[in-house]
Amino acid sequence: MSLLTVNELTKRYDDKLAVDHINIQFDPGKCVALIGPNGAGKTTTLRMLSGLIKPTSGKVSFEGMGQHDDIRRLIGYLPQYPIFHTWMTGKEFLIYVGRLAFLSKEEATKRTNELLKLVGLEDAVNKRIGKYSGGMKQRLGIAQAIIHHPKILMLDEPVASLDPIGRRDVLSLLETLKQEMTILFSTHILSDADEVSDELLLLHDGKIVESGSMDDLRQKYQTSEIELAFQDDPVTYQKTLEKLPSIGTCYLNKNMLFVTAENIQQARKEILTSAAREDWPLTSYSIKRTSLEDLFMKAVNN
Ligand SMILES: Nc1ncnc2c1ncn2[C@@H]1O[C@H](COP(=O)(O)OP(=O)(O)OP(=O)(O)O)[C@@H](O)[C@H]1O
Repeated sequence: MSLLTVNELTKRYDDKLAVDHINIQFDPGKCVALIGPNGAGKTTTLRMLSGLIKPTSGKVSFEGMGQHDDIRRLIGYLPQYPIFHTWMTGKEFLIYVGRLAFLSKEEATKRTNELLKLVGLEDAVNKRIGKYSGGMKQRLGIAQAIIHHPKILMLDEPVASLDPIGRRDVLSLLETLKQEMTILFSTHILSDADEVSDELLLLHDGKIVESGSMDDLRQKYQTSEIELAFQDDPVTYQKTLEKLPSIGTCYLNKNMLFVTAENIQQARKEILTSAAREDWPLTSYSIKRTSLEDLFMKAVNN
């Protein structure tokens, strides 16, 4: 049974179809990345899933929840631009949020201490939030989002505005949290999604154009090319390469030869065997794989 099921979810703003009949199932314990360029519909999707805005049509159902139950107790949400009371300390802020989530004073204090440790802010408990770095604020934001032990944590572009250190800290924190809860986060940075997520949902113009693990996507869209440079004229070797059984195409570009093949390992073997046997004056040999960005473009244009 899926933890969360989304059926034909749609949001229209006047004449703009921001989210267009999407269907998703989230299994417990997964970390899912919602990927898409600006305006793809990521924020709108997350806001509908977390109950912050109403869909135009379609349905979001949570395992074991009735139609009139308040789903917000199952969800922790970190918006793209979280707002903090910057004059509070991290500890004061979390206790305040805990009280808003109906925890008793003792529970809120206990949970705050646990969370400050979990998100690595124990040394900054008494520092005002206004003095926190971007990465510290984001980690505090994650702590406030999970103060009530939600089953699903949803984060909107959690690392987009961070410097490399802040980004690293937040991605490592997500790695830790995914042991305990289901995570859905949006991003337009494919390498971040690749790093921490188990599954990807590719959103484009409000539609899910592809889904699966990064390995699934690589298998489906990634192609490899072997790039060869020679001391002398590469055309001399092109004919031999074209005759090798596993080579698909072989073309010349900027005085280098580019070879495509379905089975790149076999092609490599055949090329290097010919090169050794015929003593080719090879100056470089490398395998180039489709970048993550190209992979996304291929999926979108599929
Ligand atoms: N309140 C609104 N009123 C009208 N149009 C909106 C509203 N919110 C979003 N949109 C439009 O809906 C589309 C999807 O927006 P959304 O913010 O969900 O995309 P996104 O993928 O989160 O983009 P970004 O990465 O830029 O935040 C965009 O074309 C946006 O202009």
